[in-house]
Amino acid sequence: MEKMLKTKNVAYWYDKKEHKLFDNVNLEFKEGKLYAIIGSSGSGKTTFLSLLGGLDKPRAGTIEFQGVPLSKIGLTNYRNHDVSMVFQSYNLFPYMSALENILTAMAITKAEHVHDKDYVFEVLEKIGINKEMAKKKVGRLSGGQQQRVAIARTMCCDAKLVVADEPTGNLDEQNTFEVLDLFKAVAHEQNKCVIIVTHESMVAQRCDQQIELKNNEFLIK
Ligand SMILES: Nc1ncnc2c1ncn2[C@@H]1O[C@H](COP(=O)(O)OP(=O)(O)OP(=O)(O)O)[C@@H](O)[C@H]1O
Repeated sequence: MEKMLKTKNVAYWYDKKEHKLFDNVNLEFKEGKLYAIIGSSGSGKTTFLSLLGGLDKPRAGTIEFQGVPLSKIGLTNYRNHDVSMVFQSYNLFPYMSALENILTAMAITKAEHVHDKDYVFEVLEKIGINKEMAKKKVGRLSGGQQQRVAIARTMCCDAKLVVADEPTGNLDEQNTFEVLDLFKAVAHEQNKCVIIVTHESMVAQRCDQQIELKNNEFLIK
């Protein structure tokens, strides 16, 4: 398995340097693997994920994607091409259909299959969204269906890294397991690196590796 993402001596704090959320973080994330980041509320999981996703920069240290520092890739470039994000609140355009949401993301990120509607229908069909549903405004789909569309969006885009913040936080147990299976498929079948933040132990236990943020340190479990 190839290294995808590496943090080197990463530290972060919001207001005061004395109030570090984490310090000296040295972690490696590989392709083809599904990771869970766990930890108590307020420990800094979302903040750490936002650094991995290129939404913010570490206060100290560096993050490398495929051996290249994010500062060299450029955060906008990184966000547009290398990383794909999934959120608890789905972050889809509610007045667009699933198909339009995905085609738009593919156009922005210049995905290989850009404009290929049949390809998108095929991916959606595989994850339980038929053609008829794919043409409806996503705001009219259920939470579980919307999260499937958000995952299909990452499947149709070419980014090799997927980061997801509490992606099952709004779902019931059955949908949680189904969505988790989809993330597994993204990691194992598409050979992507998938990193999920979760506070649900039943989600974390089903990932390939758990990493706990505790007392400002990351522990590999
Ligand atoms: N923009 C901000 N400015 C200042 N402090 C912030 C900001 N965002 C988050 N924090 C603080 O940083 C700490 C970590 O927040 P973060 O959201 O990363 O934790 P978390 O582990 O994801 O929590 P939860 O599980 O409750 O979502 C919290 O104490 C939070 O109040």
